[in-house]
Amino acid sequence: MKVLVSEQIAQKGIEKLTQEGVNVDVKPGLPREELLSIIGEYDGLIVRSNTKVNEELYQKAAKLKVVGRAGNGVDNIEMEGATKRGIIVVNTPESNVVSAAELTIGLLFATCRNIPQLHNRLKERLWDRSGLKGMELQGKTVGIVGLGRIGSLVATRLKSFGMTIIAYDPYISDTRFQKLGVEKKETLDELMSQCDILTIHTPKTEETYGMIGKEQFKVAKKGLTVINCARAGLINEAALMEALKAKIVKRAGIDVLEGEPHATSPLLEFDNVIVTPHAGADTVEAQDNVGITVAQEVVSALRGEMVPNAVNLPTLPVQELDVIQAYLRLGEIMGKMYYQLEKEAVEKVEIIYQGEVASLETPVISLAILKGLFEPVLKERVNYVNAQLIAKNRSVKVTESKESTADNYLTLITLKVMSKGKVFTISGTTFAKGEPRIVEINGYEFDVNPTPYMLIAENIDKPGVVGQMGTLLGAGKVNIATMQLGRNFTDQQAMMVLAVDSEVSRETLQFLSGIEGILRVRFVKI
Ligand SMILES: NC(=O)c1ccc[n+]([C@@H]2O[C@H](COP(=O)([O-])OP(=O)(O)OC[C@H]3O[C@@H](n4cnc5c(N)ncnc54)[C@H](O)[C@@H]3O)[C@@H](O)[C@H]2O)c1
Ligand SMILES: O=C(O)CC[C@@H](O)C(=O)O
Repeated sequence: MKVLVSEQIAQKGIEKLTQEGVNVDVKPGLPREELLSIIGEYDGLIVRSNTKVNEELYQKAAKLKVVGRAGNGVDNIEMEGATKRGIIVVNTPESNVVSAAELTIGLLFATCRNIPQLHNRLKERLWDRSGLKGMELQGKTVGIVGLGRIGSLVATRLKSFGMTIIAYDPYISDTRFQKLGVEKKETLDELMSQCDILTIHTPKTEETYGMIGKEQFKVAKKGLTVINCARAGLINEAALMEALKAKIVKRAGIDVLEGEPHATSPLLEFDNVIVTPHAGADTVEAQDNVGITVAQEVVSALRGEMVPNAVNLPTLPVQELDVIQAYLRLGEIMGKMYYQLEKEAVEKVEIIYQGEVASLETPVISLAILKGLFEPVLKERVNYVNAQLIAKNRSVKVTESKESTADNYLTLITLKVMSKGKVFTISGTTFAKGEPRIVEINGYEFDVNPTPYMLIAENIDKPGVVGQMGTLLGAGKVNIATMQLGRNFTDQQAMMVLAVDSEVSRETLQFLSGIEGILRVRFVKI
């Protein structure tokens, strides 16, 4: 596993990668051309907010399997290009939120009390407070746009200063507003017209980019204080400068600049604008958290394990991870068996979740099933990220259904694969400690603990067939570990599932197929 770290992350993160056996190259500040010329060697890339991970880079990154964003916002990473190539994008959304919220409040204090300006005067040996009278926070109204992780941390902290907190976030429930003691505003204009201090905490998306512009400043209270510790461009910089000149905005605290990193923004010309170089997450604590978390996630992704913070995958609650891992393994095994047993192109996949499993995040288990299904036949990389897209591109219809109980089992997954009018079914459950069990294939019932090498044979249910299988496998030097038999008394047929200790040669398979009474025999590798 070879990973390139293209921006500075905490040493603890690098150590974690090395301990996990990763070959790490740390090259912060690498010129773009050099990055593009070497990225082809790497399985993983770890970035912060400066490296643009885009089509240009993907085209040169033939081996890339994971992009780790050491931080929260992923607006520097083109998601579509990653997803279509099966590249997992992971981030560390929780690791630096406290630091970002604290810098927001720091900027708020610094702007409202002119701390940097007063400091600079004294450093110039001037005892002079003139023209720099501050504003108390108590009794003022702060307007928060985006009441997510950071927005709500800012809200709860500012309440202790005796401020009224109002917020605009149409995607947050009324209950959450009530819980936080924040007054909900139905429109942005309503919020703009009521707040003394505006702070924005939305992600940068097509919808939010430029959401605070000329029109919003028109309805703002005169003398507004503006804080942006989220992303450049959420507040249109040109409109902000106009509003500063028109004294609609009295002061601003800005951590993020359009076109960053650079130190040439026209905003730097304003004495009443305090700027920091995207330092929201720059604390020892946040960087240690971020570094260790991203390292762990990148390693997990490279090992093909499920990663809780994968951005281009369904979200997976960390609390469910242990339980769901067992189902992911089961689902992948079930999927993998189809093309090794049947040779028909898949037209439709039906997945039925019954019992306990139905209450979990099943979409991710469905991805594991699809991953397993396509892996044996596709040369291209199949993983959790692109499995659904591959199904879509191959016109495979996927449906999922849930039932709260399962006959005879506490928890059961059934996969039905439809092809040319035929239906293949396989069902599985998990036992104590999450052990996977295959309990049904095409109507034959078993209790099979899936092993790396298995022989699955259908035969006429008559004496002698099983014995001959054993003899021929012995002759082929294949040791049988366990054997299970599923019987269909109506058709006088049976299915044998043998766990074997090694691969079975084509020759031995041909001998087995020739046994009288054997209808079909397949070697399955898990
Ligand atoms: N300055 C820094 O160093 C730093 C550090 C960490 C995070 N960030 C940035 O802070 C921002 C917030 O991060 P977070 O972890 O709180 O994100 P989050 O996803 O937890 O919260 C974002 C909130 O914005 C809301 N939202 C989305 N679109 C909206 C719209 N059109 N109008 C109003 N609300 C909208 C969402 O509903 C959500 O509640 C992100 O832009 C992130 O990149 C900056
Ligand atoms: O310090 C960084 O890398 C950026 C931090 C922050 O903007 C984030 O999105 O996590």
